[in-house]
Amino acid sequence: MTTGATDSGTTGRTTLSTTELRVLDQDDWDIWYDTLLLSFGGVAESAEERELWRGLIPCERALGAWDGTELVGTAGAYGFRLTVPGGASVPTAGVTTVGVRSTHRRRGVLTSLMRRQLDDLRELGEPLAALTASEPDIYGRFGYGVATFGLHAEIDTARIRLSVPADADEVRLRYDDPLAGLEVCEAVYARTVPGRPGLLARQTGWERLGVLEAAAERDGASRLQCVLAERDGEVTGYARFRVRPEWTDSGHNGQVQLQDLTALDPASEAALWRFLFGIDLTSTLKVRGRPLDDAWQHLVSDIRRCQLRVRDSLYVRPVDVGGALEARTYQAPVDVVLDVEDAFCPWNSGRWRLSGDAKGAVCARTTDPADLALSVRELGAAYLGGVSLASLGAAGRVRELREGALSEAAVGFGSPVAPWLPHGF
Ligand SMILES: CC(=O)SCCNC(=O)CCNC(=O)[C@H](O)C(C)(C)COP(=O)(O)OP(=O)(O)OC[C@H]1O[C@@H](n2cnc3c(N)ncnc32)[C@H](O)[C@@H]1OP(=O)(O)O
Repeated sequence: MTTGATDSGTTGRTTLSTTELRVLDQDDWDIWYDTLLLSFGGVAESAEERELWRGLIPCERALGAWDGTELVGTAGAYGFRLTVPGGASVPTAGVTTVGVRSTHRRRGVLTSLMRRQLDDLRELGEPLAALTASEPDIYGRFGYGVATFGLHAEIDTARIRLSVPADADEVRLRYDDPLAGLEVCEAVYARTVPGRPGLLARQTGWERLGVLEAAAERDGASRLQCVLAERDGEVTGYARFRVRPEWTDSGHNGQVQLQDLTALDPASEAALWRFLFGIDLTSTLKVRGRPLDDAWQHLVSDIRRCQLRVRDSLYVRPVDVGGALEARTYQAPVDVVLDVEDAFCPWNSGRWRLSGDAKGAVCARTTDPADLALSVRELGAAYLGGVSLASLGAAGRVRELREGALSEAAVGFGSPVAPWLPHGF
């Protein structure tokens, strides 16, 4: 494939006309990976991380953009399964490793990679693509809408009291080595996956990559530490975190930095939070990328001192609108005709009748008049139930063409738990 025509002129931009896109050849892996690292600033990763990346993104799911003999752009896709409302685990391309050499930026290389990747995914029959963006402004033009958010907080644990349920005392906590204990933590995580839209059934190796990246000492903080929660001899949760000690003239002022926390029941969850709140010589707990409805918010005595912030997390793109809408269930019965606009993947454009409820859904082409008009980006944003179609309507991003259709669809598309992705990829 070659990208479009040349255009310099007043914009000062040139569209590269010589780029060729190829599925990655095994022999080109190292240069492909180096090109990717370079586009992210050129910081080298360990040999073990490099090997893990190689195993996680098979060559047939990786693309390279070549300018003559020079590799100038990269893009890959994990083969994830994503939990959607209703609990189904849907094949999803986890778009990743996107990078373009700075010498070739803003000439359409990314656009050509996205074009080819979405065509390939359609052919493969994966109904959804998803990604975490280095910058929020990049992917909307390709039909990705932000579907989950992460909650950040900086909790003043010196002043805030935590009330936990009585059975939290039945939970035993013990330290474990973060790498040696990976398998047991991953088994706990896997049990939570069907219960929350946005969670990924991860490929083997993924969990190690995440912990390896986090394991080293950093910015004056300790190495990663891991504490397991156990009830009746069974591991029911874990927390991974670092501690950054700090001493001032008036005493200690250390910080706990939470990496991740997963629990199978409220008592284990509360016991882990209580532990993190109470680590000696610390007075702040910093959490990042937690679910918007994270339980600890209901246990604290003073939510105002938690300095809550929200950040975009998972971007979702229906590759096949009909397949994607049929893959999830709906909180309340819906029967709506959606007029979908999809300039980048025109096979999705047009009217679709969606009829669904808590048991299942059918979504098919129709010539009936539309009830709602929206772009595929808004559909991606609303897909996991975390962004209300009604709020997109209030912003003018969804147009109601039949009175009552917007609130009907908004309720149906909702989710009782906030969709959440615990990590980037
Ligand atoms: C899922 C992931 O892997 S996220 C990681 C993305 N990669 C990075 O952030 C690494 C550093 N950045 C890069 O490698 C490159 O700048 C990329 C990949 C972001 C963009 O590649 P390019 O080849 O320059 O993009 P391309 O020329 O196709 O631009 C397409 C459009 O996106 C816009 N665009 C590209 N990058 C950005 C950006 N960072 N912010 C805002 N707009 C952008 C362009 O202006 C252009 O807009 P237009 O269609 O209105 O003219």
